[in-house]
Amino acid sequence: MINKKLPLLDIHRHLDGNVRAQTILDLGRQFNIKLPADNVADLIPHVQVIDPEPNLMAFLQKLDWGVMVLGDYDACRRIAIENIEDAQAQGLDYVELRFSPYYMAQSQGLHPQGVVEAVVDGIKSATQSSTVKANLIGILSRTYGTRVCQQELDALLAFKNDLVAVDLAGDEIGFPGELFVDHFKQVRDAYLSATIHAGEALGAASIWQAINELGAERIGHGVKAIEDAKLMDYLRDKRIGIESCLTSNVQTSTVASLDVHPLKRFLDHGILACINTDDPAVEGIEIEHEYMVAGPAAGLTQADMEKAQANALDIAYLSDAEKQQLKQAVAAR
Ligand SMILES: O=c1[nH]cnc2c1ncn2[C@@H]1O[C@H](CO)[C@@H](O)[C@H]1O
Ligand SMILES: [Zn+2]
Repeated sequence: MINKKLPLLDIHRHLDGNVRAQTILDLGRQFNIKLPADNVADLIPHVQVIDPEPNLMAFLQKLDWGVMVLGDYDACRRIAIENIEDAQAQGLDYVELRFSPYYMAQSQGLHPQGVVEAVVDGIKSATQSSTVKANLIGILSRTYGTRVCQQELDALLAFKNDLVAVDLAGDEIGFPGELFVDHFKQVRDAYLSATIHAGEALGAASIWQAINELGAERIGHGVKAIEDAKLMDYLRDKRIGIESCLTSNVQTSTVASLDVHPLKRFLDHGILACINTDDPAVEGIEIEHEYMVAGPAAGLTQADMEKAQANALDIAYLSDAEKQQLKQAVAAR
């Protein structure tokens, strides 16, 4: 269960993996984009994972309709705003929303920098009338290769003051972290943090690479860390957080089932691991489901889940003062 006395955070949540089915229909109509269905019920199987997919790349295809309908910058702004509305409806106190401007731009020929501007603007205006606090993480979609990722990085760095970190997501096997060393040097030179999707489709070596060569001080998924005892100690000792996403890991077939998910063992080992959604609309889940259903199914006790909730605040990209404020706001409610 969620402990309402502690701040509720989701710090691994893809804004562009969380487009409402109704919004996909609306935007499809607005921009005359032919969709595979004309009502929500029939669209769901195309935009949501129903049964586990055979692998990560099959899972990621389910995100495609959500960006295919982004016909102009206002559409990007709209999905950013709706992400804040959804977070508020879920009782989240703080979210780190991540997005890939090239992925959002490519299908309708938008400019990645315009997409960043629209998302930043949408988040700023939506948080003004909301109790949810939000920060943005820029994503380099590795699936498009190093050159596109450089363009994507340029677009993100033009708005670096509106971001807290940069992430590397997409096809971990086809485009391993070794290809992106120069990109993440630029990220560090811009004084931005790095969180990297690693150890999801590849093994523990990919997590070491993310830490040692890309400067990751948080890891997305990191499931395969469990295979390397030295890495487990290193993550704990260096306080490198793991952003776990339970349901996502089943739906991508990264783990066979929740009862073998390593999150419980991460927590027992003293690693700063936490519970997050990943792509809520695509997965057909929300943060509450992860605490109420997925957590217990992964063997987490109530104390484990409270630890995970506290860990999220610990590793969030917030200053100590901001963390304190968040705690006080929750205590006062
Ligand atoms: O679970 C995941 N693992 C790896 N990459 C992901 C996952 N979910 C989404 N994306 C990737 O993130 C970008 C959009 O934000 C896209 O590149 C999408 O493929
Ligand atoms: Zn992710």
